[in-house]
Amino acid sequence: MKNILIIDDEINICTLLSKFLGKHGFDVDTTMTGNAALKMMKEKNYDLVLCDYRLKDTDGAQLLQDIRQINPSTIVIIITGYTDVRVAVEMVKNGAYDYLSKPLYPDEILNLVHKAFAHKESEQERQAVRPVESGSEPEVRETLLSRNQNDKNDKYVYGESEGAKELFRQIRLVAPTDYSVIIFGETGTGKESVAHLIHHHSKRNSQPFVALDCGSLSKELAASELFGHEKGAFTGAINTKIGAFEQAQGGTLFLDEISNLSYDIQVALLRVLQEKVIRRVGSLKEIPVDVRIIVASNEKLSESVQRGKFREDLFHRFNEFTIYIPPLRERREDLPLFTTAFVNQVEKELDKSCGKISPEVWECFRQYNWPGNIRELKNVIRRACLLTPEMEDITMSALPLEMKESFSQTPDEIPISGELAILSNDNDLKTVALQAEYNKIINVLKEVKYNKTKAAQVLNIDRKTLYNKLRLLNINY
Ligand SMILES: Nc1ncnc2c1ncn2[C@@H]1O[C@H](COP(=O)(O)OP(=O)(O)OP(=O)(O)O)[C@@H](O)[C@H]1O
Repeated sequence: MKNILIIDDEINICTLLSKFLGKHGFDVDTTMTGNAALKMMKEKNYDLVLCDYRLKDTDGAQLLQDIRQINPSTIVIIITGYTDVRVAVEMVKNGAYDYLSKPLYPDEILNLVHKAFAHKESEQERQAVRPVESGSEPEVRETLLSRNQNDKNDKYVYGESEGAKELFRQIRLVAPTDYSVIIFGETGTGKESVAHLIHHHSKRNSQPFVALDCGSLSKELAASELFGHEKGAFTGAINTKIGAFEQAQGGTLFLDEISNLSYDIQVALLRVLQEKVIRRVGSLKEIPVDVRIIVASNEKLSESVQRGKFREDLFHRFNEFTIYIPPLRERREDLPLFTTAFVNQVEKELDKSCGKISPEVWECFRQYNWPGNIRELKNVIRRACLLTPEMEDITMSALPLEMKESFSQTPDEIPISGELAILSNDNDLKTVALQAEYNKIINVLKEVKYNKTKAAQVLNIDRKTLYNKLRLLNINY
């Protein structure tokens, strides 16, 4: 049974999520503070942590760092309020698996939890530590190859904007060569997808494509992940491990968030690129490697060089060709194409027919800034299709709060956030009562144009009780 730890300073969120996930076969513990969570994690091994970004004694960013130190393999999903999405995107870059924005919906949570476990299993297959015996390497490569092919079930959407056309002109130009490539673009713009595409259109396409996220590698782990290690090379090296270079032998190695590599590792990497041989940690034996390198960064590497964060000689090694992927807000003409493709994808995934996108939602999409770019659009569509009944049009009510809020509003449409929107499908009596209370308060607030004194009068409670209930039910406006 998988273990989940929920960290949220709202007791009712802890209770209700714990019941909901418990019903779906998970072993769930809860806690309301970051300190208690860390203590629990030292005593018990959690497969997944669902963590509210804002806690009384710490914040999600610090907690993520601490969790990764205690157990780097624990999956972390961050829960954010609607104002924290940029922070959440930042945290995904720092190793959180994904984020959920409030209000939370049970099916969305369950979907993401299952997806996270499935993803971890496929990662484990890839990174399986195998003792090296003669003849075992082709087997490793084969596993990688099939995994990468499976990963590409999602269709790549090319786009029609000028930016998209230029991007594909460049991909077509560089793919058949053996040049190293730097891909530069904001988070979620599709850097890894472009790297896949380059590999797919190269002469190495029958060999492995291996992706390594340097952003989430600690200094200690980086050398072993890149170059592998010998059994006994350091405490915890129980078996020999084949690193990313050897895994990618003959194919393409994609190094994401390259500017995060420490200076020492940059030096080692430069040597490997010059000499085309690697040495596993703890071994003196040189192993020849033939690998095409594609690196990605969401900051300009030339600027990292100027700031002294990235070695200039290594930058020039990589900089045989640079591709820039424009952010979604600079290629809004592509929104319809992406949206339609993602709706089709989700229809297949959920085996459900979605209705049309309402004109208001289209307008909202056009106005929105898309800080998480294509990844964010894909998540928004996933969530909207999940929340909207079969064949019904997708309306503003299915969009996350931060999007609704950023969309031009009339004074009557002050957004209200509150997690209890999740609970409508729970039959538990207490939950039903809480949900009814929540709905009543929201309706009265709307009727009295969000005047709390009037709302308290209509509800026949004093203002203090109303404030307590707003806090308890996490209704913010
Ligand atoms: N052109 C595209 N067509 C279809 N899906 C895309 C496209 N570009 C990106 N995606 C999807 O968007 C999500 C994010 O893409 P990807 O991981 O390639 O972005 P990234 O820039 O590498 O992200 P990060 O900066 O976080 O590393 C993925 O689910 C990917 O499948």
